[in-house]
Amino acid sequence: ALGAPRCRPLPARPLSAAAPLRAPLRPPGTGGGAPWNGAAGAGGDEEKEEEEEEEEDEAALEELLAPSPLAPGPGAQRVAVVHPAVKWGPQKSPLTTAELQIAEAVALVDTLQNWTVLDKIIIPTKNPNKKFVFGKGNFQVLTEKIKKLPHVTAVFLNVERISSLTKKELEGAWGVPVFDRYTVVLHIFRCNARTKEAKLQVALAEIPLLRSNLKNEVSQRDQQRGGSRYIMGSGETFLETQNRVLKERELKIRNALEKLRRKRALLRTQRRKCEFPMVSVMGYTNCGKTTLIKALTGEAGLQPRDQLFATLDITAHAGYLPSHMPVIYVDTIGFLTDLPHNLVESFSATLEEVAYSDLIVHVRDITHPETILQKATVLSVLRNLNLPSHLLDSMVEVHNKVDLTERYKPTEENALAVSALHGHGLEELKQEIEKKILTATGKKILTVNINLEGPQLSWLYKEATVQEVEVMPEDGTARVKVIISSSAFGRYKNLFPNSEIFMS
Ligand SMILES: Nc1nc2c(ncn2[C@@H]2O[C@H](COP(=O)(O)OP(=O)(O)OP(=O)(O)O)[C@@H](O)[C@H]2O)c(=O)[nH]1
Ligand SMILES: [Mg+2]
Repeated sequence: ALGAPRCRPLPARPLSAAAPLRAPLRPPGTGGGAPWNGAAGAGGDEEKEEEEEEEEDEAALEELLAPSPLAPGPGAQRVAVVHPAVKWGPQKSPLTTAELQIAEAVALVDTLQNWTVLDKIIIPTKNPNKKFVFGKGNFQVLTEKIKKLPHVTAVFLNVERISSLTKKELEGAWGVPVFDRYTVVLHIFRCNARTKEAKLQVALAEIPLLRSNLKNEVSQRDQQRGGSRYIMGSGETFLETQNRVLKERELKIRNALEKLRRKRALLRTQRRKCEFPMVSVMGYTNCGKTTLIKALTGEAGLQPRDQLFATLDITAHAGYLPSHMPVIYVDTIGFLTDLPHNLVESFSATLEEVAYSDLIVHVRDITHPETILQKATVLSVLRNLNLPSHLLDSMVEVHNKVDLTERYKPTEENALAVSALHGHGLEELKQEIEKKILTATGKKILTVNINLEGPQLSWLYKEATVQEVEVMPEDGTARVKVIISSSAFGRYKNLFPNSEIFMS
């Protein structure tokens, strides 16, 4: 018989505390049985108060989440993708080629509904980050090319950020809006943000853009009006007023995010009490994180998509390891090379959850031509998250999509080859996860012989996670399989020195 785990599972919410947790939580092998449907409500007045408070928050949020003035319209965009390629010198990226970089830029555009790529143009430059991205001659060639494109509606210049001044000049020369990587990625985030938290983070990431637009607008006004810069009677310049409005907005967003974060911290504490080990699944965008979690948990509701940044919210999903130990898999936002800093900053809050996990699984798409650069990107972001070092040391590396290559064998030690889509290699992966989880949490799996008349069984139910109870009717004893912490194990041995113990 399978002993029911002692703790109730997570409340039916993802870590972002908004969308539903879609896990069909049921121990494997129990057949029908009632689904574990989350913690019972606390009930009564508290709930009412909470509801009222939530309504108030809702109203404040609505204002912050009004449609953004920065969002490109919902209509079709016909985009010229321009990649300034550094041919030599210290700015040249050692790990990638211009072709692969422009391919990623094209993939970003393709992710957006109604956006199509008209042409991709690689133009040499010495340093794409200087004020005028291109040399004079190249710029002319480029302008002619763009102007010849039929019905082009926008240019995507594949650099991290362009200054608003450069943007204005380029737009003047080309007659269409010019987007940088920041704008395009932000727009993908905007389109994919489902929960309040993700939407707020997008709004926060928009602030620097609004600020630089503002500077531009002000310099334009000054030129037009020849200097009368004060708003009547206030003693405040237009720039000062607008800056203040922006600052207030930023503060409101940060406060709202903080509130959501506190809620999440509460969920985390509840989860800690239940001692469900937590596994964070991380990796480059589109490497198959969501697909892997779907395969590990059997959760049908998860939606992997062939899209960059399909997952923006961190969500939790319950699964079981080979010894029936329940674990929580955490799906996270994917990484991207040169992901603009501000964007990382606004989304890194969701990643703070990772610091509380017991294990990180790093998923890699080993069929991607840039899989090595992608790994470097992921590791460097992880290093910057200030995670506890044991998490980085114990990381499990998964080589995904092996179904697409023939007889794949990882060259890295400790890497596991899987196909999340076809379910290959998942048992080995679960075993590895279990091994590492036991080490990380200091838990052991043991079988103990107990006398059914004694207090051991109820003690174990209270202090450990009982996995299986096999009753021996002939002598009134039972073999009990438990997952137990080292400290609880020590106490058990002191309390019941004569109990027979088998290590698994
Ligand atoms: N052939 C193959 N395709 C896979 C495998 N795993 C995932 N994919 C595909 O890769 C694409 C991306 O999968 P997701 O699971 O959405 O990837 P993700 O890492 O969650 O992506 P983001 O949330 O956008 O960062 C989907 O089209 C999947 O079907 C695999 O093992 N083999
Ligand atoms: Mg995903």
